[in-house]
Amino acid sequence: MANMRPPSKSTLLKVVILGDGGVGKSCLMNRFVSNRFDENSFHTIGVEFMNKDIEVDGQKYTLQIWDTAGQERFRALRTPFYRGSDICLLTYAINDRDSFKSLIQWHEEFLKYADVKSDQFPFIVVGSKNDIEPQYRQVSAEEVSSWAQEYHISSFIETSAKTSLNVNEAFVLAVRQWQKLEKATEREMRAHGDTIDLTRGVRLPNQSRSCCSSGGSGVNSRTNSPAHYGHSNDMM
Ligand SMILES: Nc1nc2c(ncn2[C@@H]2O[C@H](COP(=O)(O)OP(=O)(O)OP(=O)(O)O)[C@@H](O)[C@H]2O)c(=O)[nH]1
Repeated sequence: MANMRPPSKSTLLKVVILGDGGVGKSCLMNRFVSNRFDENSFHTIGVEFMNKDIEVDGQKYTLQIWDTAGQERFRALRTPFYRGSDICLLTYAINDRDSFKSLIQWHEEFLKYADVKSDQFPFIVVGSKNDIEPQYRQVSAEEVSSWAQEYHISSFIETSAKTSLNVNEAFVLAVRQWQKLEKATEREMRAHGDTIDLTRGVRLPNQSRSCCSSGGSGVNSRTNSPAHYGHSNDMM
């Protein structure tokens, strides 16, 4: 379990960014990882990922960020990558009402292909392009907050990859949301007596000697899927 690790060890979290084509997913990832912004960013084909090390509340994390293609024609190319995710950013652009309406489909698509339960998974709603002039805004923060509440999503933030506003904060918020759910899962396991204390000997029936064994690593703690690794970029 992540918070039982020694503080010096980094926890790998797979973060998937979803949302309609053009809402700014690639720009969000590139601003966060490389502190760059591209006015002429091209559509993503399939998926791309980048790693970034961050520290949240004294704990080190390697975020493996998966930027997916939002265009419908790439659906079959992106959905196989949802499994094993730890966090999902549902992204819309505040000047594009249709992209907000699409969040329902993105939420459903993720739940289906990642095979996770809605109320037990850290979703973050991200409203991108917060730098646009107020007259071009098509979605109010209040409206999104109530939509998120309806879908039991407690984290919502508006960002701008162009100005950097709230970009780091969005990923920190995501990690905190993950921590919260992880702690709840841990408490539940304790309550059900599912935790094995590996520091103590385990006496099995018909066994006169006690023995210990330790679990393997390199798997996703939430879904037990294999972890993937990519190149690292720590320019923040
Ligand atoms: N004003 C403004 N424009 C942005 C921002 N983020 C992205 N854009 C612009 O929006 C366009 C699309 O950005 P992308 O990051 O490629 O969008 P995407 O969601 O990755 O698109 P797909 O790869 O097709 O799914 C580009 O022209 C960006 O320059 C932002 O924060 N503010």
